[in-house]
Formats: sequence, structure tokens, C-alpha cells
Amino acid sequence: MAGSSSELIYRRGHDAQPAAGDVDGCGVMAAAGYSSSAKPPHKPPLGPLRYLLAEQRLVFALVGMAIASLVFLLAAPSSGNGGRHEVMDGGAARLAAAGLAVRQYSGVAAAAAGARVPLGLKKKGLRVVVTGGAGFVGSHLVDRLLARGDSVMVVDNLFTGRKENVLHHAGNPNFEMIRHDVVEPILLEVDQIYHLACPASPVHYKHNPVKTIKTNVVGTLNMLGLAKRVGARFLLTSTSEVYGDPLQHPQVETYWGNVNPIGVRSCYDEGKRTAETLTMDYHRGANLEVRIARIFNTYGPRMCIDDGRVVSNFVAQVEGLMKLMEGEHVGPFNLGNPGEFTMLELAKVVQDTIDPNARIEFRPNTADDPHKRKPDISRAKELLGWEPKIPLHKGLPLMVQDFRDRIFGDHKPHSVAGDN
Ligand SMILES: O=C(O)[C@H]1O[C@H](OP(=O)(O)OP(=O)(O)OC[C@H]2O[C@@H](n3ccc(=O)[nH]c3=O)[C@H](O)[C@@H]2O)[C@H](O)[C@@H](O)[C@@H]1O
Repeated sequence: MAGSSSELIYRRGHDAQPAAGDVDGCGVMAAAGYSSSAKPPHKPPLGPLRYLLAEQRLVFALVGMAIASLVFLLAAPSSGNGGRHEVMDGGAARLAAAGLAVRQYSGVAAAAAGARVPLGLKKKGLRVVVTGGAGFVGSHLVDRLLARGDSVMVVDNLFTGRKENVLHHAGNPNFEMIRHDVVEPILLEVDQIYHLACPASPVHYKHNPVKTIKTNVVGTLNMLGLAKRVGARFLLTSTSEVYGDPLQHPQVETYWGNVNPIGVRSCYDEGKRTAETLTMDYHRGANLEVRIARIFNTYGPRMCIDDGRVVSNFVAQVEGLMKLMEGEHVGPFNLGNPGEFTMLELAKVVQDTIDPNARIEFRPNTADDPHKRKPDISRAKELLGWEPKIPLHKGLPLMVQDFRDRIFGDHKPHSVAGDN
């Protein structure tokens, strides 16, 4: 306190250069700091250097300058090379002018300039949203994206998905799970959106058809809106169901399909067709980067136990989805196994690989069920360099082991998507 009074007395006296005993210069302070009768103690005037060195002012000034420079550098935009370099150079110059920490920061700034990331922070992977990421195909995709070093946010309402499918990522700082229904808007800062959320098995999508079509239409609109807002690339997992009960065989992507618009499967088939339409309209109208995959029936570990779909492809689709997202082609692309077999042949494979005593029953087909479907995958082969690799007799036992593990509680680690 005494020190600060002295300082003030000195400054006022010095600035105004008052005569000794000047009331404006000293008298006021005398009243504040001393009794009116007491004489102020003699304080020799401080030179500018002494003033600077007193009470660690220099240290505070230097620390202040260093912090200001650091904040300035951190606030520099991470994209746009010219601007960032200017900022970096300017920051380093200021630090050099301040005569401190130049060694410490200049190296960092140089590293940052080369790596296009400020302050030499390690370049991070992509921020990716996977809607429906707790589902069968989605959870395998999440495995692959995390293994690649991306940060993954799963958005799933767990209608048919299961937390257990992604539980092995709990504790991974690059993984987040958000329980959210895509029919409600959501705002996330991301680079890529894989939009898979939708019940995919007839058992599930027929359960609440209105909700199924709402998920396909409103859910897709919401995710496209998000992609547009944050400038993310958007991939839609559509389905072979868009071909309906096809009149062309095998199906090429240019085939428009044969879908009953008012049938019991329409909520899914027409829902996915509308989702494709919306995706292309955002692409054409809003310049959004989009990708469309048409997935043909898939099977493998983590498939819902009551899924009920006829199996045809192991989860190699995940590889195809990633290639599509990273490539330059919008699609749509058929992703599926062109190997054809009748239901009877399939039943026999099940007998051979799982249970020789399994009984085969013949039942009438369900309404609007397609009679024949086989993807033409020439386009995926040529433009994505993708084709499925695991034949049914090899893939089926892997899925069966997974079902056994889950039903009988034998939790052995099993093979996951992508190694096929
Ligand atoms: O083969 C296909 O054509 C389908 O493949 C996948 O579906 P799949 O993984 O086989 O099915 P599920 O295991 O049921 O996964 C769907 C996921 O979406 C989630 N979901 C479903 C409905 C909903 O309203 N919101 C939502 O997040 C489910 O909880 C689940 O995690 C894709 O998720 C579908 O979009 C695609 O149409």
C-alpha cells in the first residue's frame, strides 16, 4: 500500500512537474496517505529503468505480450494458406521483437505451416457421423473408421441397433454415441455423414410403416440439412429394394425399378427411393457432395437375431461404402454379391455348414417379395475397385458362430467386417 502511494505521488509529481509543496501534486496524496501534519518521507525519484524493473513490471509485461501473441496465433484460421502464414510469420516476428520465446515458437510455427495445422498440432482424422451406427452394417463401419483414425459419432435411436455392437469402443476418446432419433434435427460439426439409420429388415420396417417412411424422408432431410449447413460429404445407404420386383435381371443402376407404391413393403421401398431423390436434389440444388450406395442383402456377425432376411452377402459392403465415400463418384452403386442361388440351395448350405438335421419347409412367399434379384456390380468394380470376396459357405459359419455366442453367452472375439 505504501509502495503504491509512493508510486502515485511520484507519477503525478513527475508528469506535472509540480513545485515542491504543490497541493495538486502532493497535498491530495498527503491527505490520503499521511496525516496532514506529517511530512511525506523522502523518496528519490525513480529513473524509467528502475520504474520498469520495480515490482516485476517487466516480467508482467513480457508474460502479457507472450500470452497475447499465443492467443493471436491460436486464433489464426486453419485453412487458407496465405492468411495463416501471414499470421504465423507476424506472430513469430512479434515474439522476436519482444525478444522472448522465439526459439520455442518459431519451430512450432514452421511445423504448422508445413502440416496445414496451426501450432503443429497433429493432423487429426476426419470427424464422421454414422447414423444407424449401432446396427449391423453401421457398427462394422464404425469399427473400420475408428481403426483408420477418424473420430466417430454414432447417432442411433436403438430401434433395431444394440449398444453391445459398439460397446467395445467405450473409453475410446475418438468415439461417441448419441441416442437420437434422426426424425428430429441435430447439429454436429462433422466432415462426413454416413446415413444408415433405418429399420432394414421387413420384420422391423413393417412393424410401424409410418415411422419407417418418416425415418427415410424426414430423417434423410434432417441429415442432408446438417450436411449442407456444415459442408459435410453425405453418403446414403439405399437398398436393392428400390428395384422392387425387378423386370430386368440382373439389375444395373440405370434400371428404374418395379415398385408397388401402395403395398406393405412400400414404406421401405418408396421411403428409400424418396431418400435417393432428396439426396440428388440437394446435390443438384445446393451443390452438396453426396454418394449413394444400394446395398443388397447382407449377413454377418451382429445381425439382429430375429432379422429374418435371406442372406446373400457378407459384410464386405463396409469396404465398398468407405471407397464410395472417399472416391469421386456420386453413384448410385450396387454393393452386393452377384452370386446367385435359389432358396433351396441356400437351405442346403445351411444344412451343410450348420445343422445337417435342419428341416426344410416350403411356405408361400410374402406380399410383394421380389422373385429374383441379382446386382450388376460392374460399375462398382470399375469405378470403386470393389467386389465382395467371401463366398456364402465361408461367411455363413462366421455369422452362425456369432449367433451362438450371443444366444448361448459364449463371448469369444469374432471376425469383423473388412477382413474379407
Ligand atoms: O441392407 C440394407 O439395405 C440396409 O443396411 C443397413 O441396415 P442394417 O444394418 O442391415 O439394419 P439394422 O441392424 O436394423 O440397422 C439399422 C440401424 O438404424 C437404427 N435406426 C433405425 C430406425 C430409426 O428410426 N432410427 C435409427 O437410428 C437402428 O437402431 C439400427 O442401429 C442400413 O442401416 C440401411 O439403411 C440399409 O438400407
